[in-house]
Amino acid sequence: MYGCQSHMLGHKVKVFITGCSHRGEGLGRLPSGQIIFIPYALPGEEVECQVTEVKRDYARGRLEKIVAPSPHRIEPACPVFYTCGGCHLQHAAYPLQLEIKRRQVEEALLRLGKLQGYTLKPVLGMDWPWRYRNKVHLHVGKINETLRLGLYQERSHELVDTRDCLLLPEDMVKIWQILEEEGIPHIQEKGLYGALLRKSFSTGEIMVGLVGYQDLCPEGRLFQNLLNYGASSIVQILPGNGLKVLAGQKYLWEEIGPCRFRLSPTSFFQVNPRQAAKIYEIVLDYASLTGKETVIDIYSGTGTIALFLAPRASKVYGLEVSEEALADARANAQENKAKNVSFLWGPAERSLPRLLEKGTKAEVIVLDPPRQGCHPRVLETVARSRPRRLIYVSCYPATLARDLQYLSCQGYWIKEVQPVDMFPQTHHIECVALLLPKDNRKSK
Ligand SMILES: C[S@@+](CC[C@H](N)C(=O)[O-])C[C@H]1O[C@@H](n2cnc3c(N)ncnc32)[C@H](O)[C@@H]1O
Repeated sequence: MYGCQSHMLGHKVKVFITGCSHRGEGLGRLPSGQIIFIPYALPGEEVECQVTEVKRDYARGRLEKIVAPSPHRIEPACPVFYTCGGCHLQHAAYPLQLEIKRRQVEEALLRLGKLQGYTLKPVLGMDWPWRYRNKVHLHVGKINETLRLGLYQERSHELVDTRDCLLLPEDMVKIWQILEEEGIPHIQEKGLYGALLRKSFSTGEIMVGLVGYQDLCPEGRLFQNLLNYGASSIVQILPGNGLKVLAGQKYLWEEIGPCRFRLSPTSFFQVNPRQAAKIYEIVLDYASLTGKETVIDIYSGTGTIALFLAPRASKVYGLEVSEEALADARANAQENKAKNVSFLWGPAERSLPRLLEKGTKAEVIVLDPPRQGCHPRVLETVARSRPRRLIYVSCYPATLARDLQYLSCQGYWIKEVQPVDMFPQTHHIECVALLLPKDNRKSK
């Protein structure tokens, strides 16, 4: 449509930024009309960039100069923001980040799902959008020939030259620093090649998972210092998911709302527990339970949503494929004295049809799939079973749009979408959507 623009490669051009891509890059047009993505440019800005890549449908540029800055541009708080790649939006004031994410959801639903006519609520942000993560993977690598333990740059196996991350609580950063200072001999002698830190925000406990093949002995300065500086437990994670407790407990406990959840070192748990609490409250509100309903929580993980809904439902089923998450979910049901919840193992595309064939009828179904969205058989089976309320929790607007479009063709209308900022400073966004049967539309 725009002809071959490869002659633009290497050229400097002025571009007016009209929006943002789903990866948080500024989006504008070359003089030919072709779309160009420019990382770190903001909507409303005029910038000068060098064209670094030209494809048939789009080009990419490197920001060289901001000719007219956005009034919402700010100095990034993190000194390694431009090299790390873990955050994408620190240069935008937080209200602009929320607006960028709202538009991202709106565009995905319109462009990929052809969906309109629903209520899109403003993004629910955080009062203080920093140091919110409860989990981090640290990797062994070299910076300037020195062995280090740290974070990978985005989509690379190169380490970022930093000993802090503004998304991690300070006590987790302290543990990371001790691990780096004292752990290097273990890396060299014992083949340690990474660490996983996990924190419970309600108890303040931190679990240190050391990843390595050879036996690590829980003695010496490293272990003492980790325990002195706040690690509540140390486990060794053996490749293949084997686990050995070296000090303290094998699990952490996290409280969200009235529920307590057991966290295994490696099973899925939302990384921002403060915002997760908001998501679960929204799901509870959308479910509009009276105590008589049967609920199916598909992709139930450690059972968080199922257990949040259980006190207001007659019966709740959770469907989950990870055995570790399932074991946590069952322990969580016991811990929360939820006798009306059953967790079933298996891929949902098989366990859901099986459950419904046995005559189970659910008035409310919750879907919380991984990034790739729901399996087609799950969507078909859900639509055929005609729940009165369908709640879709999504961490990826593109697959949300695809799946909502399918459900909308199967007789559901999207009443409302509530985006929640689970990942401030990054381009990621979580959404909760409420769908109702179209035949009930007039009465709602
Ligand atoms: C986004 S997490 C949601 C977890 C949970 N609802 C929560 O809020 O913590 C998605 C979950 O789906 C599970 N999963 C992935 N594929 C699955 C499948 N085919 N069938 C059932 N569960 C699956 C993963 O193991 C993971 O626990």
